[in-house]
Amino acid sequence: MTARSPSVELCKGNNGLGKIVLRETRGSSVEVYLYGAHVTSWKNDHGEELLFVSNKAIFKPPKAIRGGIPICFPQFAGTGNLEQHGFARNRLWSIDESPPHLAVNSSHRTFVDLILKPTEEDFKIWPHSYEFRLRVVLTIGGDLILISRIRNTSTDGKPFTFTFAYHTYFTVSDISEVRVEGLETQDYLDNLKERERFTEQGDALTFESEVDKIYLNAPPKIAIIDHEKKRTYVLWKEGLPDAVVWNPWDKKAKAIADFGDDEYKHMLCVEAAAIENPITLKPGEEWKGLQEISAVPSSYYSGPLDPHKVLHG
Ligand SMILES: O=P(O)(O)OC[C@H]1O[C@H](O)[C@H](O)[C@@H](O)[C@@H]1O
Repeated sequence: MTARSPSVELCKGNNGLGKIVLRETRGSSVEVYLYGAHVTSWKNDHGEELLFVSNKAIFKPPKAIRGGIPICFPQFAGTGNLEQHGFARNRLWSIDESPPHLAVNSSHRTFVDLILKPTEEDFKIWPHSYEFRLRVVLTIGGDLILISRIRNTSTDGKPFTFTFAYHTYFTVSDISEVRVEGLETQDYLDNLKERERFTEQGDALTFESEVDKIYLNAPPKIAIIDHEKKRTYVLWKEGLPDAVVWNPWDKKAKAIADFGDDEYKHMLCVEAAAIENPITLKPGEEWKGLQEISAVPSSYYSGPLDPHKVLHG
């Protein structure tokens, strides 16, 4: 096997849109579009794709790319005056050549820094001065880390408030074989029931119909276990108290133009988010929100011990 060196390359993606490809020595890779600072691919050492992107995804402004990891900012979903999920996912970001210092681990050597600042047009719909910096890191072990730093740069003394989500589409072999651990007994708002508040039952989540829930103050670690593939995704979050779980199922899937009718079977969105308590930044203040995802063979998952599994395998 030839030894590869880690690399960061700017190239052209679909429809000529700028795309950055990160590659690590053991073979893993990540692709991120400047359009939306949107991660569209995350592959493990064997070249297997771990994120879902729809076959019908449109890589053309102003539509956000369907799949991967759209960034919802400054508004999650339709809860404010802005367009659904805010505008960060359909703006053209730039490469940040001189990002402010960020403490890094030595395994974080392959990364790119992107930046979004408001244009005059943006200012008309959201009149706030900010710098949104996103670092996309591919670790030596193949983990994908997203670190957002959002700063209020206004000079008029005005604070601003936002909600946020890393709208992560994981690829799964069969949604009916998937289990999510870490959200049992948590409170959630059900988007399918006008955001009424409920408490999740005690078992790991499984899927047999449409799901659109915002788990409040969810634990920092959530596991998505794909039994058929014998793969576990582990999501770790910091600065992002909530977690959204979404699968449109068959009826909603048919209503989404850039999503295949049967594709709901092969994806699940689990999203580190800050929704229930919006974040407020005064001028000069900065907020940081991190999501790290890794994919491991299911037998390696070292989550909290489940007594049932210990006893019954
Ligand atoms: O179609 P989009 O605007 O990308 O939104 C897709 C989905 O995102 C989130 O998960 C929301 O909770 C859902 O209500 C929404 O349908």
